[in-house]
Amino acid sequence: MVQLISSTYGKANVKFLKVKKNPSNPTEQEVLEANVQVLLRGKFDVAYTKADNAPIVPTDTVKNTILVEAKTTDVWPIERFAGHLAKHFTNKYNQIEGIDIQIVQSRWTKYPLSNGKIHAHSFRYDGAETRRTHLNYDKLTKKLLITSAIKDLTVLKSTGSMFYGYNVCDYTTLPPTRDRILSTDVYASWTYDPKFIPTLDSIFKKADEGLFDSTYNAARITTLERFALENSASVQATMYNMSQEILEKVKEVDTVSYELPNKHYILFNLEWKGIKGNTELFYPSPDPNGLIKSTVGRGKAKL
Ligand SMILES: O=c1[nH]c(=O)c2[nH]c(=O)[nH]c2[nH]1
Repeated sequence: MVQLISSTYGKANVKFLKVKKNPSNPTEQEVLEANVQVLLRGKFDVAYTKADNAPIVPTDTVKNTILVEAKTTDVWPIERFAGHLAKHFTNKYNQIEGIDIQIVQSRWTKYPLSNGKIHAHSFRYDGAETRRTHLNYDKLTKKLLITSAIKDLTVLKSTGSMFYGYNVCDYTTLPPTRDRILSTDVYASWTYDPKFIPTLDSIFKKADEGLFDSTYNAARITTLERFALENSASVQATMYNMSQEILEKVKEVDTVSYELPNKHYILFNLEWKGIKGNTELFYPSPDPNGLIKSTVGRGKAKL
């Protein structure tokens, strides 16, 4: 005797690029390139256990829906579009009881020409860095959780980073340092407190008020500025400080998480060549890398 314990299905890697034209100046444009994943859950057990496809909304229909809705509704910011898709799928189909949506947005950035003016419809691909959102909604309990993120924001500082005072034992070879290179691919994510976004409709209101864009900007600027300005005691201490600053800046954020690989750059030993005290020439050591993760939330008020 076996039983289906859990299931979910949908379409992944549904990609589109949408152009937004300024109505009073149609060559002034914005673009949004997205990769969308929509996974459905609900009354689908018979499809797995009885080979009965009757309840299945085909994943092809899921793909068509994402594309049609991307054309016919506002996709800025991605949190609004995730909310719109969640509402569409859970309202239209009785058998759908919950939905999990992830949207990854590429960075296309307008750039200045030699006259100093930003061009109206030319964009530079800003590398691997992405803006993301992850929405999970349960129709039965009405539970809604939105987590947004920045991923693969690669940074390096050539001084202003230390690491000393750590546990030393008979397995330790690492020398302590008060000046090292620090480099990482930032994956920062933040959950919104459901108190401020309790329903799918409240997403649209918060999007209109600019909450999702301003939080994304606050998280990105805080990450970049803390990274630059702080004489880092460790990756751990710096990521905690970044998290704390984001929580202080945005009351609607409940928790902030970072996942930071420590991408080591190691000094070449050139003493064999008679060059002593090299502090300028490093080699990147792709593996192994440190990997440091944390989640920071708001402390409970003392009674
Ligand atoms: O910032 C750091 N944190 C560590 O935990 C660690 N471990 C290590 O070898 N180097 C570093 N650097």
